[in-house]
Parts: sequence; structure tokens; C-alpha cells
Amino acid sequence: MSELNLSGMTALSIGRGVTLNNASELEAALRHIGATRYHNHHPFHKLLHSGKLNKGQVQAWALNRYYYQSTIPLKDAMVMTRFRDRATRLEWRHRIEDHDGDIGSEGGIERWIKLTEGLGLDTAYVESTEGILPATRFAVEAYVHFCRDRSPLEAIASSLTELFAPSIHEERISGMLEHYNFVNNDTMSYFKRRLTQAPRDANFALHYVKEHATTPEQRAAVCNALIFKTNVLWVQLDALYYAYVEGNIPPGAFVPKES
Ligand SMILES: O=C(O)c1cc(C(=O)O)c2c(n1)C(=O)C(=O)c1cc(C(=O)O)[nH]c1-2
Repeated sequence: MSELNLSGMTALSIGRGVTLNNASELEAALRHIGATRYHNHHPFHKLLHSGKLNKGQVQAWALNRYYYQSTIPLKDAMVMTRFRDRATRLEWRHRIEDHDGDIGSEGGIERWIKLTEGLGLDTAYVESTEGILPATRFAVEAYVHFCRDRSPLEAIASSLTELFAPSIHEERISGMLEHYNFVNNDTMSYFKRRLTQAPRDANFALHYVKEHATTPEQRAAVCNALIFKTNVLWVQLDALYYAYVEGNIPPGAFVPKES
């Protein structure tokens, strides 16, 4: 394949002059976007994974991330409403089960609560989402609205950050277990489980967009949906950094007691 030229990429979109001619050029562009914009590059994650945060800062991260986690099934229900086609809904449905669990079986949200409990946070407070940062709420809601308002193809494409999630989960599991005495294998079980769930989901979504984006315009829209989503993730960490690393906690947001 010829060298991919994505020059003119802005913070919000791939260059207007970029033409992706086929599915393999689309995949290369998506992988380039992930390699350059995924939130593994964010300074907050670098601090988190290398043991440079104190317990209160890790609590703030887990508390805010709970809002993302607990909204994912709502987002996925929204994605399902976009498809009349039963086969796509069937494929997508297990994502909701992965997070919500089932009667008698634990899901991702419960595993996340194990993490916040293990960090010493009160579960009722976490579940109330009262202490999250305004930017967390705005960013997460923007993701749900994107899946409601854009095309079904873009709704699926916006989940493609998961292509890049397994490596950040590996890094997080080993980094946090090594550096923090307040986490253990049990409280990190959420991430272990995602190591198998995320690749299956991401491969379906990648295959879907490669097959259904059949014009250069649709391929550009798929890339822009992924860029949008990398921004949803990035701004949440910007807000955490500003509040809990630089010390500018907005009124009403969680104030750590432990340092
Ligand atoms: O820890 C992370 O960095 C991370 C990132 C992402 C992502 O890339 O959106 C997800 C998750 N975790 C995750 O656990 C998860 O269940 C998930 C679902 C989705 C999605 O967009 O449908 N992304 C992610």
C-alpha cells in the first residue's frame, strides 16, 4: 500500500484533502489515529501507571471513570436503537451484558465498584455520581449523543478506540499492581476481564466499518468518529489533571481526604 498521507489533520478531523480509497487504507488511517491520539499518551495516564499519583488522585480517577463505565451500557442501548437489522443488534447486545452482568452473574460495573471500594470510596457516593467533574459528565454525554445523532456507521466507528484498549489495560494492571499498595489482583479484576472482551468487540467493529464504509466520504466519517472518541477520552484526563494534579478542584467535586 502507498504511504498514507494524513497531512492537514486537525484536532477534530482528518484533512479535508485526504482520500481513503479502500478498506485497507481506512484501517491504516484508523490505526494511525489510535497510535497518535489514544489516551495512553495522556500525561495523567503516565502518572497513574508509573505510580506517581497519591491515593486521593487515584480515587478521583476511579470515581470519574465510574461515570464512563456506567454510561457505556446506555450508549450501547442507543447504538442498538439505530439498527433495524436483527443480526447487528444481536451482536451488539452482549456488550450490555458484559457491563451489566446478568441475574446471578457479575458484570463490569460491579467489578468497577470492587475497584472503588478497594480504594476506600463509599459505593453510594460513587453510584450517585455527585462528585464527578463537570467535564466528565459533558464528555460522556457527548458520546451518547453522538451515537444518537450521527449515522449508524459513525455510531459503531466511535467504539473503535477499543482496538487500542488491551495494551493500555496491560500497562495499567502491571503498573498499578507494581506501584500502589492499595490495589490488588481482586480490585483490578475489571481490567483483566476486558483483555478478552475488548478485542472481540473491536474486531467486530473494525470488520463492520471496513465492509460498510464504501465511499471515501464514509471512510472519512469513520475516521472522524474515531477522532471524536479519542477526544472524549482525552478531555476527561485533561480535566482530572487540572483538578487533581494542578489542584484546581471545581466547586462541588470530590475532594480527596487522603494524599
Ligand atoms: O481503560 C481504558 O482506557 C478504556 C478505554 C476504552 C475506550 O477506548 O473507549 C474503553 C474501556 N476502557 C472499557 O473498559 C470499556 O468497557 C469500553 C467500552 C467502550 C466503548 O466505546 O464502547 N470503550 C471502552
